[in-house]
Amino acid sequence: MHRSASILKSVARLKRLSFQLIAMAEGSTNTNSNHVPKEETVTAGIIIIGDEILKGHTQDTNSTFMCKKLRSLGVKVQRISVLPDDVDVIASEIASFSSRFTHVLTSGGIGPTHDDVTFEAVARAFGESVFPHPELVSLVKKFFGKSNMQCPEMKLAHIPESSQLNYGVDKRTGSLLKYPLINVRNVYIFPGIPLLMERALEGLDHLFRNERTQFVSKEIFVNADEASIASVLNQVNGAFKKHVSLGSYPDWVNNYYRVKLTLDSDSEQHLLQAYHFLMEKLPRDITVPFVSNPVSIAAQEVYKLAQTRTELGHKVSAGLQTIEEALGKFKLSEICVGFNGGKDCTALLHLSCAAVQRKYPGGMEKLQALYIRIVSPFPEMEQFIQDTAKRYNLKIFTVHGNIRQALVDLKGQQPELKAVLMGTRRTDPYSRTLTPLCMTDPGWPQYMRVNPLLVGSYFVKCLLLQSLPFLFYLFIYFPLYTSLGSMDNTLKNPALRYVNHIGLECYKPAYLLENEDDERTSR
Ligand SMILES: Cc1cc2nc3c(=O)[nH]c(=O)nc-3n(C[C@H](O)[C@H](O)[C@H](O)COP(=O)(O)OP(=O)(O)OC[C@H]3O[C@@H](n4cnc5c(N)ncnc54)[C@H](O)[C@@H]3O)c2cc1C
Ligand SMILES: NC(=O)C1=CN([C@@H]2O[C@H](COP(=O)(O)OP(=O)(O)OC[C@H]3O[C@@H](n4cnc5c(N)ncnc54)[C@H](O)[C@@H]3O)[C@@H](O)[C@H]2O)C=CC1
Ligand SMILES: [Co+2]
Ligand SMILES: [K+]
Ligand SMILES: [Mg+2]
Repeated sequence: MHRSASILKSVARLKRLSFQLIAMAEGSTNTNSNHVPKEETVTAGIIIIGDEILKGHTQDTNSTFMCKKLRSLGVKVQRISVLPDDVDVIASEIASFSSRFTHVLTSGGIGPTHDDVTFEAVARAFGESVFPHPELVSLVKKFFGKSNMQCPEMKLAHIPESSQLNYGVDKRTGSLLKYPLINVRNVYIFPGIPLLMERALEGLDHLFRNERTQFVSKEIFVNADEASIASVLNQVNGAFKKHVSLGSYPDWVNNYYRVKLTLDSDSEQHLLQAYHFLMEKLPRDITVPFVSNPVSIAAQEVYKLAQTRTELGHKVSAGLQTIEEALGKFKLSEICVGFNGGKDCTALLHLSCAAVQRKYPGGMEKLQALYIRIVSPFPEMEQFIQDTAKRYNLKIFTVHGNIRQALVDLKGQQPELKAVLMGTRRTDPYSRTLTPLCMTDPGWPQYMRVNPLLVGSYFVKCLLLQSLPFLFYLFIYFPLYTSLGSMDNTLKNPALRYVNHIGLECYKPAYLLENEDDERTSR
């Protein structure tokens, strides 16, 4: 069969698979009891305070965090307001928000300097004054060692008269947080420092949790212009807007899809109805399989793929068996994934993550990775390695220099390591005689090399990559490179060049390379 035809066929299969998986419930889903009539909706308004945000010096990340968190708690955020450090402006917005929304969350302006005026503004909004709260006075004494009531630190202890103090729980340790979150009526006054704000909101999420509402979402990715699907979207919106909100978000730099459609509801039943209606109306061949957070469902997805009676299924299954064999022979602390950010080892990482999730459920065990840092790596590639390490919660060992010397150093630094999972393929240089599990060659530091992808041909990994859509980050920066070396020896691959629908020069994702022989033409 012709390669691209077979890829398309398998993509269609994957599509069907992924759509069952895309249904990302934000929280558990209760089909019957979770539909709340509008008047019972629990709402929130967010007030972001700080000159630095209006000047563009600081990017507001706090409202994004708050919105996500509140939504997961069943709270509907209806407004975000960004204000300067001005007492009157803040006071009037607080008074207005407080009467319109169930909860008001403010961020910033509670530090010791002249521009921190939030407590004063909240007091003014409710016709109160600030006073030195004894409990906070003693906390300030304890933390800063200052008891002079005029010292800057003591400003933190001056809060509105009707303030309440809420001590959250540190979710990582289970102990109470040392500094309280202050609220006045329905206004919760958070610090601006993202770390402090996030910790306080996480630790006090019970203050906001609305058990009656669970929001559910679905995403659909489309490879077509927005305009060409506008009439379909109108129909869906017309039929379902009462219960389901439909969004359409074009992305001009993504090489993989052009529009992300979102469906959101507080009723899973309505969400599914709208979803099926939409899928029926959309032309079949324009939707793209895409999962936003593939890591959390790696095991489920990969093992499902392994069970399909396709060439891809058989190869994934064989790869998993090799990984499982290694996991049987070695402790997790003795194994690492050789990871240089390339597509092969990223596909391998995903398979390994699936096998580890399966063998060690609960997500407490960290998968280890080895990154041998060559001379002049691509900065974007290093960024990708960091992002991936975070995404997969990896413990990464970085060693420098040429591979053989780096492995010698590794022996000294991490004596417990015994095996390295590698993304090597049969067609790689010097790899024709490799077996799935084989020791390094004589003269090399002794490690068990585990090669789960030997069996895979190029297109197998391409398909795996298609089930790893976040990798398109990689393809956005490296669409041109199908084979990665350092900046000095890797060039654009002309076989992938094209001019896109708005006239920009683009490079197709590497997985679309038609001819496997072209793979190394860029080196
Ligand atoms: C752990 C290990 C053991 C090796 N043992 C031998 C040996 O016994 N005999 C021998 O001749 N050669 C050995 N090599 C070298 C290997 O055969 C390749 O020459 C080298 O990996 C580059 O291969 P490639 O050009 O095909 O690149 P790739 O296709 O990028 O490399 C194949 C796989 O090697 C791993 N890898 C490659 N580069 C890195 C890196 N910078 N950091 C972390 N992992 C990386 C990845 O898992 C990757 O998928 C070893 C390499 C490694 C990483
Ligand atoms: N230990 C604790 O829990 C608490 C400590 N404090 C103290 O208060 C001071 C900080 O008070 P803040 O109200 O945080 O002061 P602030 O308003 O001056 O903000 C502090 C920092 O957070 C950034 N920031 C503000 N809003 C942001 C947003 N929306 N998104 C991303 N970043 C944002 C700012 O740019 C600034 O760098 C510190 O001195 C701290 O020690 C205050 C309250 C609690
Ligand atoms: Co053919
Ligand atoms: K400040
Ligand atoms: Mg400030």
